Amino acid sequence: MTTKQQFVTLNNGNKIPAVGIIGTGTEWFKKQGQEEVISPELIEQIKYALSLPGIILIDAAECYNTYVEVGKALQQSNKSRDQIFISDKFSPQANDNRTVSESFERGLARMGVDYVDLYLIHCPFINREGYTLEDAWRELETLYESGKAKNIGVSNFRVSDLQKILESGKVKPQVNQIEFHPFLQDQTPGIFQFCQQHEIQLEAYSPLAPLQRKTQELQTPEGAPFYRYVEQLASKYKKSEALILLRWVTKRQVIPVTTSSKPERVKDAHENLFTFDLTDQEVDQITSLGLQHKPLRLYWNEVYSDYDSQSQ
Ligand SMILES: NC(=O)C1=CN([C@@H]2O[C@H](COP(=O)(O)OP(=O)(O)OC[C@H]3O[C@@H](n4cnc5c(N)ncnc54)[C@H](OP(=O)(O)O)[C@@H]3O)[C@@H](O)[C@H]2O)C=CC1
Repeated sequence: MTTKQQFVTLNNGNKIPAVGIIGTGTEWFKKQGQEEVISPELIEQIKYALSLPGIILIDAAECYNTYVEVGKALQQSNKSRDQIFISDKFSPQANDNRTVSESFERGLARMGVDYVDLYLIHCPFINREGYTLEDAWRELETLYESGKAKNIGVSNFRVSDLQKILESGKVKPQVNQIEFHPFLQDQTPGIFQFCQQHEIQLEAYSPLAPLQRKTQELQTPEGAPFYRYVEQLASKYKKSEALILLRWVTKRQVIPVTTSSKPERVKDAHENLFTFDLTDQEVDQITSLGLQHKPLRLYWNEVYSDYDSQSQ
């Protein structure tokens, strides 16, 4: 069977794969200082993803400390660079005070590449005296203009953060990567609608959060109808529950960024996501059953949990 790969067109006309199958954070994340403790499992997993046909999106970040694994996998893979979509992120909270361009160049060197396909500011919280979000964005624009970052964007940005750079910047962000799944449909107030209105492509990290918490949530009165419905759709389409959730994300016009330590799950997300479709009514039903569940926020709780009551 041939893979049915799909792409999304960004606001600058460039294309991006409609699903990212190999995130190198979360379960692969290493603490600062452990960068040199190499994970052979992650190298194998990235190599496996790169052995699949089509263009493979790898999601990396400065603070994951996994550049070395990405670099080794790229080195050992036969896939040509134009068949690999590398996304990287500048971490404004890293306590080493690197400038955007120092972080960017370090990432390139560690991964052994001379450009990235997408470069993001990981979060809007910059803890540096006299250095603003607008300053950081200007540096990303310079990378974009130089061609070393083919697309630029942000992550975990609120509407107010985006407004700042829309007002001051020359280049509109191509992407905002946020936590998005049926149990967290607006990471911060109004962000979903704002990005869609301004043609800023949303990427969803933790798209499988409801599955990650299934054991705990399945028995709850608000969780049970949701999980039963997803199981019913999985059985109707003969697909995994994960694919039902990822397909829901794509039907909301968002690009899911997933990961797994199991090769068969990476392959499933890559090869089978677009071999079936959910009806509009099924998409709406997942949306509405998800909204009946209390907000589930896996990341950035310390800064965003105050928004929980507006996130669903
Ligand atoms: N910008 C940001 O602030 C953030 C960005 N990210 C990025 O997003 C990526 C993905 O985030 P993550 O939360 O891991 O994404 P997911 O929601 O896709 O969760 C992945 C988890 O789901 C499990 N899983 C994968 N496939 C299946 C399946 N078919 N059935 C059941 N369980 C499955 C995996 O377990 P198993 O290994 O057992 O398959 C893994 O533990 C990160 O690696 C990172 O690159 C993540 C968090 C924050």
